[in-house]
Amino acid sequence: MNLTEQDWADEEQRVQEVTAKMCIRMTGLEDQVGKVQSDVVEIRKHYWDEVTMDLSTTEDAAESIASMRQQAEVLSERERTHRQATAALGKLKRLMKSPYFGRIDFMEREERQGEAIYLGISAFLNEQEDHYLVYDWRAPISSLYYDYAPGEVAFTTPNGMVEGQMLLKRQFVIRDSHIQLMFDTGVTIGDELLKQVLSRSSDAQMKTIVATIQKEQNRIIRNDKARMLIVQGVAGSGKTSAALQRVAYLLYKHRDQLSSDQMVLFSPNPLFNNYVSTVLPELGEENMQQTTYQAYLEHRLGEEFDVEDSFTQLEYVLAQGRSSENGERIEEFIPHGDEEYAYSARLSGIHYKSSLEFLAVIHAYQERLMYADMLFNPIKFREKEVLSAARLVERFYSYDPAIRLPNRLELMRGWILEQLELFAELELEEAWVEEEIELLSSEEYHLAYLRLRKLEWGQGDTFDDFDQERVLLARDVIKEHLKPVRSAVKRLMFVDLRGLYGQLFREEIREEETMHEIKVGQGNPIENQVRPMENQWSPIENKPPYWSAICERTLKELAQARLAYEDATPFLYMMEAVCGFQTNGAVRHVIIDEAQDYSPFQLAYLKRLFPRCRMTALGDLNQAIYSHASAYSVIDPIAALYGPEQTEVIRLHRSYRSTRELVEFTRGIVPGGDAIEPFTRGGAKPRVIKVSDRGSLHSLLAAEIDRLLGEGYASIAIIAKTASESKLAHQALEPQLQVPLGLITKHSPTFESGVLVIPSYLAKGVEFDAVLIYDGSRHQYGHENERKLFYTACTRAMHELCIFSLGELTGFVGEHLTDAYDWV
Ligand SMILES: Nc1ncnc2c1ncn2[C@@H]1O[C@H](COP(=O)(O)OP(=O)(O)OP(=O)(O)O)[C@@H](O)[C@H]1O
Repeated sequence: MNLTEQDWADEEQRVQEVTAKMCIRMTGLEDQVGKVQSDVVEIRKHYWDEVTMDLSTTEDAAESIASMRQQAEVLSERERTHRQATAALGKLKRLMKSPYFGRIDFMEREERQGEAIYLGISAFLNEQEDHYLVYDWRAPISSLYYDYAPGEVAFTTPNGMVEGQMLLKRQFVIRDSHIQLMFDTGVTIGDELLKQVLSRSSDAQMKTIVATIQKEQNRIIRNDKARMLIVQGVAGSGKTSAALQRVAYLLYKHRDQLSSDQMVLFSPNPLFNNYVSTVLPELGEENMQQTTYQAYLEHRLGEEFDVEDSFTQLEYVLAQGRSSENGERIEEFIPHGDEEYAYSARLSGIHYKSSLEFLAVIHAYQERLMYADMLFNPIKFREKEVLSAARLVERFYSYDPAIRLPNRLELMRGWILEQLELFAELELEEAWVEEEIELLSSEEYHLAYLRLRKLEWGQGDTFDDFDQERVLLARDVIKEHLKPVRSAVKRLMFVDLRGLYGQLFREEIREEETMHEIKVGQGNPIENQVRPMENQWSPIENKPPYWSAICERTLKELAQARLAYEDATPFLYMMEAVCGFQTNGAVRHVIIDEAQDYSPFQLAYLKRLFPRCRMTALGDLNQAIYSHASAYSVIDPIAALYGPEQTEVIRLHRSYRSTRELVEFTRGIVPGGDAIEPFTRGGAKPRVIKVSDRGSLHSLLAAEIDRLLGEGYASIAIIAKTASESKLAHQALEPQLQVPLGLITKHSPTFESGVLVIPSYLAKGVEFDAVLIYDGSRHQYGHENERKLFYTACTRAMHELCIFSLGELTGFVGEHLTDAYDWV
């Protein structure tokens, strides 16, 4: 459809008019904000002047309280108005930059005239507030823009379906109150505009996509039914983008019931958290809570353990035996002897401990502990054993076996605290107490005196009597010293969790111990029966390969207060199964990005942690880089969480990030890649540069970086496989470049545009104008388990990809791809 000059003139005039109205509204809002702010300051300043305080009589006191309350209400009303006006002003300022991006002319069935609906990032009403000059992109009618081409259309409102005709669909790019681009579009949301948007340079922060949301993405954004929404989308298909706009949509749609702090995003790494953190504020919404699974593990277990992170685990799996400590290459990976055995055992352990089979073992173990095998730490005080572990076990199994483990521990806690009271009385005469009393400084003495006065006041005891005073002081001293013990008991630290987890890995699970007699019932000895346990119980029936080595390693790590990444979630789960599950009922929506990287065990844990929430899981099987990745489909373990009735799967096949040439190349790296559709944005073919030594590698890399900078690319990433290889590349390249070279590590909280070196797994989820694969040789990417890592690295490129290969090129770039890249 051709736009006439008149169309341009009309639209330009409308932009001017709307912007002028926005300016007037903004001035009004600025005045209001200023005025309310000074009100608030004034009220705070004279707060007490306005309150009449008189406590002489009960009535006066009540009146004073009422007066205080009234004053507080006035203040909080003004503060609320200030907050609202500031937020409205912020939204308007953002809107003014680009008042709208789309127009649809909609004529409702039975009507004779269409109405022009203009869409922007938030709504804007006329002066009388009876007509929308701009509709919010999330309003029900706005969905027409994303779902239909001109013709018969329908949309859903809270009152039902509305049908009609779309007469026109128009797109705009407006900057500084002027239309820069304008198209009338047909079937899809103007490929032209999308092409323009995608051709931009990448940024250190993700962008909103509201102006160009695609139909299939809109299904994700507006899906409101599924308890579990799974998005299985290829690299660059807009999973993360759609999920973030979805958050904005849900916050808008359920604004009366849902707030941003009730939504949590689990990101693959802290860098990614930062990368996406600007999207929601750009849309005028507050950010949801953002975390990583690792941060959660640290929060729960970090005090007691050195918890290995997923990247360290991955580095072990990737780098084992293939490069030396300093990242230098060892020519051939020849696994040998013990090392190879330990490596295979670790892999077997990772698989097993990530599986639902192991989860079932922990459930069985939980049942088992109801009757036997519970372990406790003895309660000790100053080298004395107050309660032995055996005594605790005895007590634990003296409760009714029907009582659940956490409830029994509650009872135990009370009982132990009582025992500590008794113990404290026995300590009164101990010499150390006497010494402590003598050592009390006059200040401490005085404090103790005050404490005791307060405590014993009214109970007849006084400080007058010397003996009495000594007893009271002794009690006080003991109480103070027992504080840490009591606090540990309150936190259930008497449960030997390490021992309990370790017990799962003790092969010779103590036949003689499992034969111990269990008393059922308590109190009346006649009721006490003796029930022998079956004596062959073993926690793990189907032992995975390398079981002995797995056990040995696990126990060794536990003894050193270390938890391997694969052990962290099972340990946490077991801990909660014993001590009580922690749940977070406040969170209503959880978004899991890179869901393929979560083990079935971890997903089950998350479901348990957030019992009331809905979930959105975003994943791409081709980017499953961890060794625990399910061999079948990313969907299987996730779909199993809530079952088919509550689960909906949406697949995205089209990749928007990279040019057509890059997608045609990268899709050939993974099996089934044919299904990946490129978007119609053209560019250069990927280039492969083979080098024979590291010196040439670095000088050619430096030359390539210079070329790319010369082309105007703002973000260039050299993607190395591991952290050590990144370090090596950084050291060698930095002196050769004219520009600063960043090095990203797992501790980097953010990254800036520019040139940087980054390990492959940290590049997950982010993108760069140009990607240079540091060494894409067969040596580095040779094992089948490295294919997806290589694919993930290559798919980070938006406009250019160049693979350097130190020696023979990786076999993942097969012969079928010969035409898809240029040899240099
Ligand atoms: N509808 C759209 N309009 C404009 N840009 C889009 C659209 N969809 C996706 N993009 C762009 O494509 C790129 C990839 O999007 P995103 O990171 O959300 O994809 P992803 O599926 O999460 O990728 P990956 O799994 O590879 O990390 C981003 O630059 C994003 O802005």
